[in-house]
Order: sequence, then C-alpha cells, then structure tokens
Amino acid sequence: MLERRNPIKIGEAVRKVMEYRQEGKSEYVSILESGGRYLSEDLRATSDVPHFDRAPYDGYAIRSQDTSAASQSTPVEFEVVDHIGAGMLSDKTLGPFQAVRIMTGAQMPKGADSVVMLELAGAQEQGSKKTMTVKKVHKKGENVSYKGEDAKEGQVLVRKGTLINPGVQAMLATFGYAEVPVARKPVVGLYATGTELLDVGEPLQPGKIRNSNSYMISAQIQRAGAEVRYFGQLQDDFDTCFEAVREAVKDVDLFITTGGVSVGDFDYLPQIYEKLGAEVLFNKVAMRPGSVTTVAQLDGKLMFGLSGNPSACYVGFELFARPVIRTMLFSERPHLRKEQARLDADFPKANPFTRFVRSSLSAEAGRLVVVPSGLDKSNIIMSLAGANSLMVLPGGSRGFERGMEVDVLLLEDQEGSLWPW
Ligand SMILES: Nc1nc2c(c(=O)[nH]1)N[C@H]1C(S)=C(S)[C@@H](COP(=O)(O)OP(=O)(O)OC[C@H]3O[C@@H](n4cnc5c(N)ncnc54)[C@H](O)[C@@H]3O)O[C@H]1N2
Ligand code: MOO
Ligand SMILES: [Mg+2]
Repeated sequence: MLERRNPIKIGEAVRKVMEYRQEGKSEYVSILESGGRYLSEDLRATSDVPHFDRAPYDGYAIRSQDTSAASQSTPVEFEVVDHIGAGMLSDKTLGPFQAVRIMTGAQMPKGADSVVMLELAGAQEQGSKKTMTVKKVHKKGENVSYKGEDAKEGQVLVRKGTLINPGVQAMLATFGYAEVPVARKPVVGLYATGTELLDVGEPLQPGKIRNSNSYMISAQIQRAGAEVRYFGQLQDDFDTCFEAVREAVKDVDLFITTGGVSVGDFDYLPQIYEKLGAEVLFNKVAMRPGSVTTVAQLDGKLMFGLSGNPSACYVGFELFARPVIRTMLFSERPHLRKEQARLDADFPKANPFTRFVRSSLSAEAGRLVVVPSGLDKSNIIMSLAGANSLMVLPGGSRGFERGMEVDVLLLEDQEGSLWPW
C-alpha cells in the first residue's frame, strides 16, 4: 500500500536536522592557502599595530613646541641632525630646534612629537650644516601615526567562522600567522540516482537526461565551504544502490543523495534507510519545492535524501544541509541570511505550503527589490542560474502582488542568520 506521509513545518524540520549537527574541527594551513577558508579561532592582535610611533609622511620629525612662534613672516629654523628612512632607527634624542629628516614608515626619533611635511619645509645646506625652516605652528601629535592606532594587542579583530578574504589575510600576515587555524572542510559524500541519467559528456538519448544535479550540488557544497566526495551516479536498482550507499556513508562527514526519495516504484531511498537501520527524521516538509526532502541519521551521521527534481534538490540543500556545514565551519549564524524586499512582479500562484521561489534580488534607489528568476516549478533548471536569493512566500489560499513586502533568503552572502524562521 502506498505510504502516507505527514508534512512537518519547515522550522521543525530544520530543528530536527540541527540536533545532529557536529562540531567543527580545526587544522592549520599556510597563510598562502588560507584564502576562502573559515577561521576556527577568534583572531586576536598579537601586538599593537603599529608597534612603534612612526612618520606617516616624508618630512622632518620635530618637537612641536619649537614651532609655537612660526608664521609666514617669521619662519623658525631647525638644525637637521639625522636622516632616516623606513626600517632605519635614529639614535638621536631631539633637543630644542633640532629635526631629523624622516621618511614615511620610519620610527619617530626620541623627543619628536610631530612631522613637518617635505612640501612645507624649506631646506638649506651650508657646508656640512643642514637646516630647514617651518612657517606654520605644528601641534603635538600632528602627522604622527601612533603605536596601537590600528590595533591594540589582545584585541579580538575577527570572529571565528569568518571567511578569510584578502583583508583578513593582511591581518594574519601583520600578526605573524604563517600558519592559520582554519576549520577543516567537512567531507560531503554525494551520489546521484536515476536510470535516466547520462553524464555530462554523453550525447542525448531517448528518455534520458543529463545529470545536472551532481554538478549543481557539488557547487553548492563548495559554496557552503565544504569538500565534495563525488561517488558517481547509480541506476535505480535496489541492491546496487543499497551496497553503494552503505559503503559510501562510512567515509564521509555528511552524505547526500539526489533522486529516488518520493513514493515511486523506483524510489529506493526510503527502503535503503530502513535496511541500513537509519532513523528517518522526516520525509515530507510543508514547503515547495522540496516537499519530499528526507533526512535520516545513521549512528549520528546525517544522510540527506534530496529530491531528484533540480529546483527541489537545490532548495533542500540550502535549507537543511548548508546550516550543518556552516556549523562545522565554526559559524554562529549558519542559516541563510534573511532580509525583506519589495516584490516587483505579481505572483498569482497560491499554494498551501510555503514556497521558496528562486529569485533575483537587487538594490534599486536604496531599496531591495526581488523578482522570480524564472519559471517556478520544481523540475525547472533554468531559473537556478539567475537565482541569488530565495523568496519566501508563506502558504495560503491567495497569491502575491507586486509591491508587497516579502522575506528573502540570500544565497551568496557570508553573514548568515541565527535562525531564518
Ligand atoms: N505520486 C506522487 N508523485 C510524486 C510526488 C508525490 O508526492 N506523489 N512528489 C513529486 C515531487 S513534489 C517531487 S519533487 C518528485 C521527487 O522525486 P524523487 O526525489 O523521487 O526523484 P526522482 O523520481 O528520482 O526524479 C524526479 C525528477 O527529477 C529528475 N532527476 C533526477 N535526478 C536528476 C539529476 N541528477 N539531474 C537532473 N534531473 C534529475 C528525474 O529525471 C525526474 O524527472 O516526485 C514527484 N512525484
Ligand atoms: O519536492 Mo517537490 O519539489 O515539493 O515539488
Ligand atoms: Mg521519484
């Protein structure tokens, strides 16, 4: 007899999955390889930056008090007692009306508290005696880049779970992190199921289609920050699928299949979970697309049975697998970031289930505006390419109209949400 499935609420489904989330593990990689990885520890300043007072301009280091009488008509003369560039130190301590010619980045000499820019100093040379004149009052601290002005030792600068971008790399180098603590990438196993599937290099045949989900989910896994272990595609044959899944699941942190989770005669995932002794957390969610999304756990390891329908598969991954991956990457906000936007098209199709519409979100005159990125059916592929967000349209008997405020989940954002529902 055909099994009846009871749809559960989306929030409830996410909560059940997150009960089996695993903690992230840390590893060290060289700074050169750390770009695009996630920090596994808070990044603290290991020193003040800069760690000495320095000149921010090419000029002359002076004692500001010596310029108190300076003006256009009464230039003040200084004796130039030393000359240093960045990386050089002066052993002089400035006395009254003494200056050190100093270049950008060089440490301020003792006694100096201000820098006169080269353009504002008149330089003279008489034999071995060098002097310069100043026609403007300089305040204490004027043109000095102070110790600790950029960062103070011990300060937390970037939280764990942050994506390492070029700016974070600059920080890491500044603080001496030749080796960087990053989250180990969770390994996500992937099988596609379906006798109809051709691989990407194969010519079309009657009744068969190219396997697009494997490449789509692989890219989603990588976008989420994890590593894919792609096992290939399987024919809809119970024994073959069972053996393949049983073996594959052992070697990975999370396991994903696409296809074969519904109630069809060749949908074998439900029986595979049963024979493996896996606990099915849910097999129907009150959402469209992706209502057949099934998640099971085997000895605490999550198995995601994503739909074969491309858009359903895509949405199922983003809602349920992504937050588990992001948690393992030390994120405290592992869910898709939620924002509000103005709907810029009519969406008359009503549905009892909450709908996640693949959408294109943009900013117009300082406001977020969202439109569907193509046809909205779960077997549609073309709407996926232009989707940078999922519009969340709550279930009900009425459609939605242009101008309404709607929630959107951002697909390409790093900030995330604590909880999107
Ligand atoms: N009687 C019912 N039929 C269906 C129900 C239902 O509740 N009762 N649910 C429908 C919904 S909703 C969805 S979604 C699909 C889910 O099907 P499965 O997850 O079991 O997936 P398959 O049957 O294997 O394939 C569905 C569809 O997707 C194509 N597909 C599969 N794999 C790939 C791939 N790797 N790349 C591209 N396309 C793929 C496949 O050819 C089918 O067209 O079930 C409905 N039916
Ligand atoms: O899982 Mo199906 O895509 O709900 O439409
Ligand atoms: Mg099916």
